[in-house]
Amino acid sequence: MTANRPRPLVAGNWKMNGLTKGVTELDAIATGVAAGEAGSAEVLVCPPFTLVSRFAAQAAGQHIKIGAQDCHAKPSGAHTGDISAEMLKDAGATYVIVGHSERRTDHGENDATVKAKAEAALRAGLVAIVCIGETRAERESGKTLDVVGSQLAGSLPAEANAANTVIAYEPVWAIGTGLTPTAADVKQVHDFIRARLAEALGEEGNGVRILYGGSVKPGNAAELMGVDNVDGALVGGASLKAEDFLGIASAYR
Ligand SMILES: O=C(CO)COP(=O)(O)O
Repeated sequence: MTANRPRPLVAGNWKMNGLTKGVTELDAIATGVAAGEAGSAEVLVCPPFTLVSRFAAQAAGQHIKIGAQDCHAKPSGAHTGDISAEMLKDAGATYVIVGHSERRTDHGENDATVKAKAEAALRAGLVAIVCIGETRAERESGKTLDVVGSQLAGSLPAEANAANTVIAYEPVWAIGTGLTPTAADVKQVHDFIRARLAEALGEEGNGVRILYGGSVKPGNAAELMGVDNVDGALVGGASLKAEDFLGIASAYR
């Protein structure tokens, strides 16, 4: 374990899942966190846009935070169907995920787009969770660190610091597949990201949280969260069920 580790963050990305009845699942998560099931970890739920405001109201006064899964780079304007970081802040969000591989693939987002969105998040007073990670082909051809390094350099907001920016390393091939890298592979990439953050941000880079994401489950969370420079998890499928999500967060109990 690294000395002076930042406070861990266990974040749930609900993706395009969740109806208003999801409030009961959120309550169950909040109850578990209040009972100490997440230990020292900060717990965040990122529902779809339609639930951000409702969840934020529901979570007020509880020990969980609410975030969103994307934002537009501009504060307002003629962008039909888009949501700005300022709107998310207004709805009660405190975090926003940017550059998830599903957005990079489904919506053609590149590093410049992601950086602009991360900077919009900071402008609005949100914490940006910037996602990076290699595809299976990139890993198999030995390009993992090159890809992760260039995505990080291209997506990191100019004003990044330990309080306003979180990095999520999500190997694309591990998302929703049940496959995970070995602990040694996770350590190699997280150590590399830490070194690059320290180069870019100096001492501040040591405090930026680096999450691992991709098939995190209650059964593998303790091992993955125990790796050096893994400061929490970004959880997809297993965050939809309070029991599983709390089972992951309990790695920090
Ligand atoms: O994409 C992810 C979180 O952003 C990970 O998804 P899964 O946990 O479902 O693999």
